[in-house]
Amino acid sequence: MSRVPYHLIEAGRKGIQREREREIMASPTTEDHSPHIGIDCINEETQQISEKDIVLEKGGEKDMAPLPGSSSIHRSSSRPQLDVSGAAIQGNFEEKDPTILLPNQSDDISHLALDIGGSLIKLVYFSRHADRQVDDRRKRKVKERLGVSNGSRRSYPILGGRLHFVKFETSKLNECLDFIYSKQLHCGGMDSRCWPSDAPQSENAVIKATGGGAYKFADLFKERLGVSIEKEDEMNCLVAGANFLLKAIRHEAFTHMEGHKEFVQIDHNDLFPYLLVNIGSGVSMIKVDGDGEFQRVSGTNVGGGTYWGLGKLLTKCKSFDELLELSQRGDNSTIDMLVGDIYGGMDYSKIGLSASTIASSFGKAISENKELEDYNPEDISLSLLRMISYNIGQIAYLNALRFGLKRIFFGGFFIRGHAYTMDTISFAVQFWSKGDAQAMFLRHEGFLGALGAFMSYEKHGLDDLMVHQLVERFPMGAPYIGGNVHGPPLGDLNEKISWMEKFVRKGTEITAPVPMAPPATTGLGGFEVPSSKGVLRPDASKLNVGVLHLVPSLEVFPLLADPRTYEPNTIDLSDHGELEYWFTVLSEHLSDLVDKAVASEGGTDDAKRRGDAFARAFSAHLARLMEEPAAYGKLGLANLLELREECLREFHFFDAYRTIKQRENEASLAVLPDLLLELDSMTEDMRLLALIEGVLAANIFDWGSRACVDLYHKGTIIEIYRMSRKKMQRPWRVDDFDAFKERMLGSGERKPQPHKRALLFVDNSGADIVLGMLPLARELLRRGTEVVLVANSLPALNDVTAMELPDIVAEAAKHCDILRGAAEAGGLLVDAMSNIQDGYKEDTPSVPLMVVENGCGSPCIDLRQVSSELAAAAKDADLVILEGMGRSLHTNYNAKFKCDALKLAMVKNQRLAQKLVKGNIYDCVCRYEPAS
Ligand SMILES: CC(C)(COP(=O)(O)O)[C@@H](O)C(=O)NCCC(=O)O
Ligand SMILES: [Mn+2]
Repeated sequence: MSRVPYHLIEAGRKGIQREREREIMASPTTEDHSPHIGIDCINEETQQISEKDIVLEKGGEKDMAPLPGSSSIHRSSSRPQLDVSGAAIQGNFEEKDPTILLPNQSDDISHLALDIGGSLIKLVYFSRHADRQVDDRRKRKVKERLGVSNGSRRSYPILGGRLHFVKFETSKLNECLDFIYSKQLHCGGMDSRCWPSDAPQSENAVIKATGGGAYKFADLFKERLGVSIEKEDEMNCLVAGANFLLKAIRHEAFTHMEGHKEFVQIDHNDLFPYLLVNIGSGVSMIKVDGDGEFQRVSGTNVGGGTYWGLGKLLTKCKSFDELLELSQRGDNSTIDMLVGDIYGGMDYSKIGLSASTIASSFGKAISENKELEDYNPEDISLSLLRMISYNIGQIAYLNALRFGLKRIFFGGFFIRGHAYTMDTISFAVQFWSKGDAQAMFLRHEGFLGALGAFMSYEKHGLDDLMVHQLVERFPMGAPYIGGNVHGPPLGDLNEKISWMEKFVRKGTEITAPVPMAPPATTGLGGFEVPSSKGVLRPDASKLNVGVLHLVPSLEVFPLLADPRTYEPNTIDLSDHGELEYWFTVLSEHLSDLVDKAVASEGGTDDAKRRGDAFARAFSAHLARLMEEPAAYGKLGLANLLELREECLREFHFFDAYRTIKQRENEASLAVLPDLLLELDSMTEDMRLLALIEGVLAANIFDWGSRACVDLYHKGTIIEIYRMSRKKMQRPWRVDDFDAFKERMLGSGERKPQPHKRALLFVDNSGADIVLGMLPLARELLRRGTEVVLVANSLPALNDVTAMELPDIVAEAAKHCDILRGAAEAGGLLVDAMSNIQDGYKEDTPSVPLMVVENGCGSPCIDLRQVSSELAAAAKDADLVILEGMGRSLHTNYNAKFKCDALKLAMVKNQRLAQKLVKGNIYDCVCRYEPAS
């Protein structure tokens, strides 16, 4: 059973009572008498393939919530509860809010909030998975030495876990109840309105909910799930949800103009005031001045419900999405009266109206002798969509003007990520404000209310979460059809594989990459045709959001010169050519990777099945991103590479390159003693050069590079290493070695102070770490610099991990007293370290060699989200060395640090070499930048 660290809950329960009852000022406008205040009551019948099938797939009665009448649910036995037996404080008792290990805790603790609208039910739920953190000797030592505390954790616990976003049609409420029941989500909500406690569930179990359905269906929830609905005010929730998203999610808000999506970096200190426009069936416009400070200033009864209602009557469409789909093929000029119709085809340029501007929506119908049947449903739908979107955009702008607001955020499920709707609204805002105000959209557009309801649970600490503590992931196990990912992830491995196989059996192909439609331009005054045609997907109500992983221990790397302007990715994949290239590279790698992954799991039938499912799921995501690069937020190369690793883990391939790594480690360790002897025979100057050459040469062992993998067939590891070293002539393509040498060794009489502490971000296993980075570390140690090896927390390709490093260091230390002394001082070697070959024992304590994990499992690194260990180690560091293509070229090539920084890599890709350094494959980069 895995051990689950758990943080004191008690402190959290005793917080100050949160002020939640807020005044909503009624708008003085007549529109406000509308009962439709931004609530989803679009009576649509969209197909919710995902959720429906998840529940049905499971089939068995155990997953179904009891029907009315079948009184009690087996609440006490199957409910996840905290098992506090054997609980013990982990680590230092003096520490504030120490971690508590619950060795017998196995179940997830879940938490749920709902927004029950007229057409859709939105669920936000939290799951805290058993945190498989190992508290090994290395970690304990690092904690001791570096004083790693609870980082930025507050005085009450923020639990690590995941936030999931799911929606159901309100008409399928039973499926929603079954879903809640099958996941036991209702059992997390306890009677104290607080974060789930360890108290046994009472009859007063409560789920927070907002929206009209919270009133309408309260009895049904009580009857079917035995829980009470605690109603939360809808406006409160919308604002709380929007504020949380805008503060905590990095790429939440974006602009959408003429088919072009651009993420907007929101300065948290400059967020307020803004106008929040929530478009449900009706529309609410809320002026937001701060957390809990808002006023509903206006609204309109012409909203999503109007589009759907009128659309249904006029076109006989069966669902909202079908109506939206129709609009894609429409031409509204057949039914709208345009300026040109009135002015004989001319612009009315004096007042800035082009001939194509809509003068009167549906106006043509009055002068034509046509019946409803004579119009194309497509044209009607488009005309309606434009009428309503423009109108909302215009009213929103007028309200922004009224209150002097520059920023307008649009949310609500009316938008559905539909490009044309967003373009139309943006156009209206831009047109009327003459470019002064900007329309922005939210990725979690439909979940504002549900999130707000979730936030209203007291003291779970989530409202204080910061951007760097949230990691968004797009689970590869999500059911997908035709290459499109639908709905929430499937937790169970077998379920995931079945999904994949089911669609393969049905002959459903993974979609081939679809090039994006080139953005069309807009004439003055209006679009001729939808500029974003072709972007609408069959399932327009798709979820464009992933699961939010809450990792409270993540921190911003303290040595970044300016975290606000830091951008990890060097290559911008919003350039379509670039995306296409990397898409092809990753696709071509896939079969080889699957072979490795399957072999790493013994090549069994089960492994083959998983390998196949992995390949299909990953390809589907790639295809999706090709079609819509910003679908998962801002996309950089690092995200693509990480996606691949996450996808492997999703299908339980935890270390595909394990055997390769072991083999290369052994081969390299065997030649290490000779290398060390050779280095020790050199002068200081020569040795430093040889060491840097060694790092660059050994970086050739990269199983993520196609060219390199081809090379490995041509010789043994050591032969390739020697060949690579021989080719190391200076000047390298980027060559700051002389500047680095001067900082290290000085010039003439001047002998500089050694660095106090160096952080070495290491890359690959085998020669790279053993013959490259360890000898460099040894040199730094010899010169009196403390060395911290920073390695991956989880495997990625053939990268060495923090878990593997102590053994490698121990092996190397058998041949080297500097390494041995330092490793002992850093707590890396167990006292009983055996087999010391030269019998050397130093009396004076050495400078320490330590290992910390970086907090990620990718070949690249985003320094805005690193482990607390690494953040602590960085405090006294004055030198950062980043090694390898992933960490120093794909990411961080342009990163600026507060301390000296050295970036070392061999460029193992021709295109990158050309693009980044105007060079060729196998060129080397040695970029040194003194503290800025
Ligand atoms: C995945 C990698 C970043 C790993 O490189 P490393 O950091 O190990 O030097 C690199 O191998 C890569 O960019 N590969 C894809 C390109 C190719 O096959 O050429
Ligand atoms: Mn690597």
